[in-house]
Amino acid sequence: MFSNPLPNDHQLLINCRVKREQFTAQFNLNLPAQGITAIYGASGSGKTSLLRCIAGLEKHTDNQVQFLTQTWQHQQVFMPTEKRNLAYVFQEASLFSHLNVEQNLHYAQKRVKKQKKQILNDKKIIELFKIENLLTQFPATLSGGEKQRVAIARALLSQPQLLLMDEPLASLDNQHKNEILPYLETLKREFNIPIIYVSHSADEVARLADHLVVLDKGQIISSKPLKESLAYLNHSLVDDHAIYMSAHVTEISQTWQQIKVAVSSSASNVTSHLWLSDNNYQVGDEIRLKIQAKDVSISLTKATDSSIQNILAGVIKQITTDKQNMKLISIKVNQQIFLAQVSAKAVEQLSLAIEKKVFIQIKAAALL
Ligand SMILES: Nc1ncnc2c1ncn2[C@@H]1O[C@H](COP(=O)(O)OP(=O)(O)OP(=O)(O)O)[C@@H](O)[C@H]1O
Repeated sequence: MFSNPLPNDHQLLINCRVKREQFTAQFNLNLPAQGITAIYGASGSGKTSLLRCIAGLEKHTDNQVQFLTQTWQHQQVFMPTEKRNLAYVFQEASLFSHLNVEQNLHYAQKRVKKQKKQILNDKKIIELFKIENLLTQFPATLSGGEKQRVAIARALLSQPQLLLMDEPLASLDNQHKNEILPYLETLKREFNIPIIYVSHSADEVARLADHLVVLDKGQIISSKPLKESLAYLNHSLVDDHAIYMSAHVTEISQTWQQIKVAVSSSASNVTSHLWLSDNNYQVGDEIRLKIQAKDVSISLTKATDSSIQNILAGVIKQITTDKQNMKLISIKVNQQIFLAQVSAKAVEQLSLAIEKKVFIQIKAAALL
């Protein structure tokens, strides 16, 4: 049974078991039915299986799924996928190759029953995804990014009450990824539609998500608001060692076109401050930051003649070796962990060791 059997207006309740020959998963989740919920985990951890549960493609008899006040699956009740009023966007934009963009979009609109309330404005969708100029083109003539924009617009035109996205950027190169990301942000901002977003990209998750579900080998490791669980992204699934953190803008320097941000750490009242180059923010804005280990260096004294502005005092908590034989040093600064990548030679020359007091110099921080 659900831990909370009462229907709630803001929930997607999932109690689902998946059993395959080589894989078993148990998902017990109570997710917000608003904003973007990211499902994050390594390949094979069960992300797609979880989406399949929500979509009604896993039919284990004990499974239960409830969206807002509607029971989609429980005991004798089984609402088929097409009745669940959800749209699915896959890694590869699955457009009909024999139809042009307009006909592809029209196909989604036709499928919406006449009596169904039109929640999302068709014209606005086409406008926001900038596809007016693509309407007469056939999928084969579109770039990967354009195809995916059309696929997302088509999903929205079916007037879903829930959008499932399975690695929608994974098949795109970095340039096209960066082209699509702002559209996903627009989607989040302009349409009040809950999105379940599968990804194994820490950058994408840190940039887009409001809530984060972390999976490992078919088990839920964590399900919390992103702000409280950003540290899960630090154990990056690729070799891009970085720390993700949330912060808010406390000061703006018009002269230097910089912002001063306070790094939040729920475990401490003491905050660390960083100066960053950007002038598109206002005091009080919440931001998310990524600091790559290769952009952090270590010194034993505080440099006063350095061009680097962000120098913080901390204590070494861990030293490990990465795949390139570089040393990864975890440094605690006011409860916030920073990561520095330095050579083994530097570790020896500076006698770096656990509990040693050091200064970190942050050369660059990316605003996500
Ligand atoms: N149709 C299937 N038949 C048998 N096993 C399957 C099937 N589909 C998936 N699996 C297995 O179930 C496990 C979970 O797969 P799933 O696709 O949910 O993982 P994932 O986290 O989405 O992975 P990826 O990031 O690689 O897409 C994997 O071990 C996979 O090999």
